[in-house]
Amino acid sequence: MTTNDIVLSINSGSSSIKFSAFTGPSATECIAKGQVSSLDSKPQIELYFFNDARQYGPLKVNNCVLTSAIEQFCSALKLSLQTYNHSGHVSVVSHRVVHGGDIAQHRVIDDALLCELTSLVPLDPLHLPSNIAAIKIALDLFPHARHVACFDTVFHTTIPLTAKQYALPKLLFDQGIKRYGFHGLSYQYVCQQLKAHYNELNDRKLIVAHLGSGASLCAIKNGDSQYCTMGFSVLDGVTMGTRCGAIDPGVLLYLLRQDYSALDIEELLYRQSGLLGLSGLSNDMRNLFADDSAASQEAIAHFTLTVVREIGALTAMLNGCNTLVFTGGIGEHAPRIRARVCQQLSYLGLELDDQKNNQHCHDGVISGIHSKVEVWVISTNEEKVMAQIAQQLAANNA
Ligand SMILES: Nc1ncnc2c1ncn2[C@@H]1O[C@H](COP(=O)(O)OP(=O)(O)O)[C@@H](O)[C@H]1O
Ligand SMILES: CC(=O)OP(=O)(O)O
Ligand SMILES: [Mg+2]
Repeated sequence: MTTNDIVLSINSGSSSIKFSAFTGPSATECIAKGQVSSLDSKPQIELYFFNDARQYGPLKVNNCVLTSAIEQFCSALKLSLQTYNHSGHVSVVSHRVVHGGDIAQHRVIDDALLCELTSLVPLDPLHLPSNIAAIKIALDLFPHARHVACFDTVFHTTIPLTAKQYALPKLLFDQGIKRYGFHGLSYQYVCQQLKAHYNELNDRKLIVAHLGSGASLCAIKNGDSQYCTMGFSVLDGVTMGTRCGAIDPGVLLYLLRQDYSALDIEELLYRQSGLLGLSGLSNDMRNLFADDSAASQEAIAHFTLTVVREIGALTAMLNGCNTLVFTGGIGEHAPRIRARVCQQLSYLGLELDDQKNNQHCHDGVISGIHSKVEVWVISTNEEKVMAQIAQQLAANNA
């Protein structure tokens, strides 16, 4: 890979598609960024190239949203490279794949891996179909590039066995029914940022709250995941945009007896629950803030309660917490949620600096100087971690 070659990262999440293009010897120089948000309603596309002004507007959907988004980003990237006489071309494409099952390493994509991913779709019917579709679209667009799969689950391979197991017969564990954990690329990025600040993470009892459309929290010791609130699937843990979070499995058995089919339950738990289900209005926290109805306010309260509950559980597992990080769309942009969560954590000696919390616009500490827990906001950058991983893997497999 020459320094002009480009690594393109594609992150298709549940409510957004994010792109970034990087150059440089370690693929750390970002030359373009794009995001398509509100995928389920009116998709909006935002693009930034080099020093150009931001381009923003409705996504022009020709066939499918995903194809249109990838094509529009790539053709705008090409145009921008020409405008700036940049001679680079996309030589590596890095894909976020949310569920990797037992795959323990990020991998170069070949036909065998694509088959394996297809067999994993029942483990994550929300993300994997679009993750796989994005890979196929990019393979067509960049047939000569190396394509790499970066898994959310790989970061969590360090979770100890006791925390990985469910209290089910062991045979089921052997069949893959276990805690995998997700948002690992985001947790890896946060750890990298903290490491740059603290030099090492040895004495950190770290809890990271990735609060986006999908939301999870992770307990981390010495840079290693100890527990993630998402488990076998992306449904577990806290209340999410459209997902239920932790729920008594008895509810599912009851619904099955009420003639709900497996597909009805899948639709209910992945797409109709969470903030959307509780509010009856929206899965987007911004819309709930703007709505005074009791149902919307109750949805916000439920979200906050479950985050507080999980921080308590993770603190107990780590035997304390001295560093708490908020990240993800809500974690980064909703000071009101951070304040409401932190209010409930005074038992930890945590004190928020209200001014810093409200004014925050860059990565930094938002706790007061006497706080026993250092509270950070870090804007996650899964695409950057993906580019680094892919560039390294592509170089090793050249
Ligand atoms: N300014 C804001 N205030 C409150 N919530 C926000 C704000 N900006 C974004 N969000 C929330 O963040 C969510 C998207 O988070 P993000 O991490 O980008 O999602 P994804 O899971 O698709 O990666 C939105 O659905 C919205 O609820
Ligand atoms: C794991 C997961 O839920 O991812 P996202 O938040 O991007 O949907
Ligand atoms: Mg995301």
